[in-house]
Amino acid sequence: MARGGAGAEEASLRSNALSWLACGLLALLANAWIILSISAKQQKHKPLELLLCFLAGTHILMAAVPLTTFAVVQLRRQASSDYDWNESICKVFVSTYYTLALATCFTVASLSYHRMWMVRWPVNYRLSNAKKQALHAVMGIWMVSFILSTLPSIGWHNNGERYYARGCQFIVSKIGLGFGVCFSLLLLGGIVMGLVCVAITFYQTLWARPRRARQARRAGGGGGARGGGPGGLGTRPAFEVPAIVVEDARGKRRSSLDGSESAKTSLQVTNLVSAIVFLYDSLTGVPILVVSFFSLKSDSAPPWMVLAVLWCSMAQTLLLPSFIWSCERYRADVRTVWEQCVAIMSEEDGEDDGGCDDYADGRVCKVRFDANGATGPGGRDPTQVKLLPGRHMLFPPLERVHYLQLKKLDLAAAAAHTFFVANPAHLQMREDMAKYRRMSGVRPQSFRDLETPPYWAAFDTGLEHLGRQEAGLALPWLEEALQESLAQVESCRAGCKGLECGGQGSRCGHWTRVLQCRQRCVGDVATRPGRSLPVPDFLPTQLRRLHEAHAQVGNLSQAMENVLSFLLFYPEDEAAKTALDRYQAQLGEPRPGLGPREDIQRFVLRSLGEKRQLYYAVEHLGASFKDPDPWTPAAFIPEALREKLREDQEKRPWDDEPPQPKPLTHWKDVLLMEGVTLTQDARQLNGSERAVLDGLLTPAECGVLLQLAKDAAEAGARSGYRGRRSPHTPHERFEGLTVLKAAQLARAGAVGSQGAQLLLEVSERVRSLTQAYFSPDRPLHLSFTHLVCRSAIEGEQAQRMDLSHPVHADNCVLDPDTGECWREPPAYTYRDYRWAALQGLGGVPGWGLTACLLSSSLPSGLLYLNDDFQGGDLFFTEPNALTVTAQVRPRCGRLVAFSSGVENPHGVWAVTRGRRCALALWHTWAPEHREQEWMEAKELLRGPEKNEGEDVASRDPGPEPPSRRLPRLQDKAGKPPRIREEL
Ligand SMILES: O=C(O)CCC(=O)C(=O)O
Ligand SMILES: [Fe+2]
Repeated sequence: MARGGAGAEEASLRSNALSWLACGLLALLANAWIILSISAKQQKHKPLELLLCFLAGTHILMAAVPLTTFAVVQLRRQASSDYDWNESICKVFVSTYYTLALATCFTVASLSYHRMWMVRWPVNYRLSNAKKQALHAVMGIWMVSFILSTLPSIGWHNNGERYYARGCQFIVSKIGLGFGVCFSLLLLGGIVMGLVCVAITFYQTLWARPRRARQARRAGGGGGARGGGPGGLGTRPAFEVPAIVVEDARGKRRSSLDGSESAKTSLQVTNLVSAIVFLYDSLTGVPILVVSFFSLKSDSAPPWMVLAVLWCSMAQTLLLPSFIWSCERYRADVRTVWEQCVAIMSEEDGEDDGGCDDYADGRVCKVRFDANGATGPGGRDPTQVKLLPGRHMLFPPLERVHYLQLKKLDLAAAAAHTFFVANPAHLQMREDMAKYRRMSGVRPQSFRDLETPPYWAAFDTGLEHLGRQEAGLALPWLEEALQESLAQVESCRAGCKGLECGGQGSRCGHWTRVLQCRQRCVGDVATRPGRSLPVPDFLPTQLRRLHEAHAQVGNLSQAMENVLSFLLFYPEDEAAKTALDRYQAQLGEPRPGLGPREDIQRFVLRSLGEKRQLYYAVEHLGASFKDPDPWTPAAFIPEALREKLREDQEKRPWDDEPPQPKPLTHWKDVLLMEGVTLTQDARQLNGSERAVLDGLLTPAECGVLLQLAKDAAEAGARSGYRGRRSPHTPHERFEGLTVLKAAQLARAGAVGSQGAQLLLEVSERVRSLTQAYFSPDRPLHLSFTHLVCRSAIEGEQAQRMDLSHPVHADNCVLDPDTGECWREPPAYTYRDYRWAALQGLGGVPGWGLTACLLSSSLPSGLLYLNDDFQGGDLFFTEPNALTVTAQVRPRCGRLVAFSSGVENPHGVWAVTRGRRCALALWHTWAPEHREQEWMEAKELLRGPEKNEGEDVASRDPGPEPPSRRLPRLQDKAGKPPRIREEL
């Protein structure tokens, strides 16, 4: 704009300056707000959010530097006729303006490119570390834009008269033909690329994907014969891809991406990106391109061009925030944004999110796929959701990520532990916790359960001390646990008052409901967070423990007080009576005033009063009452109800095992009975506490279990639970099935109930055998049962170097460097190290068994179902995790049982072809920790609603308690029900 040229337009240019300043300030604030909103709303910036933030940042710079410079210069020129552009100000203006104009254009293009990529090739997108690529793209964009835009300023180009020689003539034709052409071509390229990508994205979202989904439905629907499929296909995630976590060899998380995107989110984001592209094209890209073209053509730059270009840029910076704001996903309120600001101020940088290939020193990097896979309303198995309450399923992992980002490792570990306790089958969490353990800054105490109410924590700590024979230390904890449990019961009972008077409307009906509610309180308090069944006999158990602890420290009168309290629940308990007699004899004189605890006396009396009323209502008023307590005296129960109640109580899962374990069969008897052969003992396996036993399953039984795994995987595929890549290796697919899940699927008709029942039965078979072999005088309980199939992914096996399952110990965290194995989380049965000792407590006959053997490890069992695959042998190593000491080839019915400590590190060679299925079983000595899911599954399978046509259940009853004989499934050919194949 030559000074003095085109007077009127020049004046209008100046009169616009004030508006530019005002708009510039507004744009600056709006864009800054948007960046904060995005950061506050998104736990973690994904590539798209990163690009949006960069775009807003570019706009801030545009408003703050070139536009403001231009407006200020114009205003100063207005104020003083002596003032004019000078060379350096003009150069700064031109280079920043063009750098930012090009950066905006490229960022918009890359935004649309990323969206297209994500929609068109979602899995590839997740695997490609798109965030890193977005960062690289932004860096490249800035570099190219900056270099191109500063070249004219350093004199690379001289088109006769320099653009800053008279005023500051920044329209491309005045800068130079070469620059003008380059700039216009780049702009054009950016515009075209943006439009093409948006077109492909829309095509994919609105046309191609729905069509593919329709085809898939048609192909898989098959007339709905299998039924039970999840409804609401419309809510299925738009992309079902597994969540992917990338870690380096030391377990440091390098990046993680959530897998799926719901259809709603997907459409929202696509709309936003295309709106941004169109906004940019119509307001900036195309107008500037047109102006540049005409200015080049006519080799002139009248002030209207300047006006047009500057206003276009200003409008763009102003409108982008409003577009982003209109997208619910990124709209945050003032409070959230403020909190984000505070977090940014107070915290250091977030987690390092670079990719693995930053490692020049050859450290390996591992890509892991979340075993839970896709999230989203339609993507999760409904039975799973039912099983795991929302808070367990969702919050701890999210919190964990949040804490990780804030570098609050202690809390992150606690959140992970909380989640793991509630979801012990979650393999990713199991692994994550192993990583946490190795991180500096995470202490063993960090692994605490954030959801455990204090009385559970006190109870657990008390038991832990008891287990270490520290009765004195245990006492305050156990006492606190009991008092707190009683207080919880009280507060629960108080809540029953407010029950609504509905239903029958009569006062009596209402009172019955209040009483029923009060009676349920003990059960509620006795239910651990995340569990659905209460710990049976919670209060009597606590009294027993207290009594044991007092007895150990020689506190006879208090021991007696607690025995007497226990006897209020079970007046006929022989062991308690014996203990009482003994204490009385030891104390000599009968002590006046020595009786049961007052709190327990009050509790029992009140409870009995309520029971009496409730049973009266049941008998005479037709009310219903399911007595939660096994200790209710028979005299309280109307005769007519006794038989039924007895049956009901027999049905209770915890009554499936006899309360006083009978002397257990020696393993040799078990072998004879079951037709099982000991194929290799510890000596033959070059180690200690290892054994290979054959003949646990008939081929027919293996077939049923394999079918179960297959059906479950298929059923899961329909409801979002399908074979994911293994948590241990990206070259295998992994399907895991717990007993409860199998039972739920069987109930839903998705798998045969025969398979689910057999799974229960077989796990029990393994338990009794393992107990007989490793623990003949100490009852062993199942703590976790998992049917796991690993399938080689075709085309990914060549030159494969990794293992199917890395070397590990089941019940402690192996440190190959020192050969030590830490008995700490996240080993599945870690609790047993705390509880192992409890079996030997008390010294009261019948109340405890043998001396505590803290040093011994619980046995694990692996029961194999097939051998028609390549690779996949189990191997044992030295504690160094390197020297292989024994190797076992899986086959149908083969059980490998071994103690789970440092003496038995083991792993699985890569499965390079086919599918390998096995039942993995972990055990516990603590009845409190026996697998509740197992009992729930048994209940479920026993439930009244049997599927039609499933008469197998009646032929093949559910698993029996360990002492009873188990029926074996026959081969079709009617062969004897056992196999005795040699190795
Ligand atoms: O499947 C196998 O052979 C071993 C599995 C195993 O060691 C485990 O799950 O802990
Ligand atoms: Fe294992």
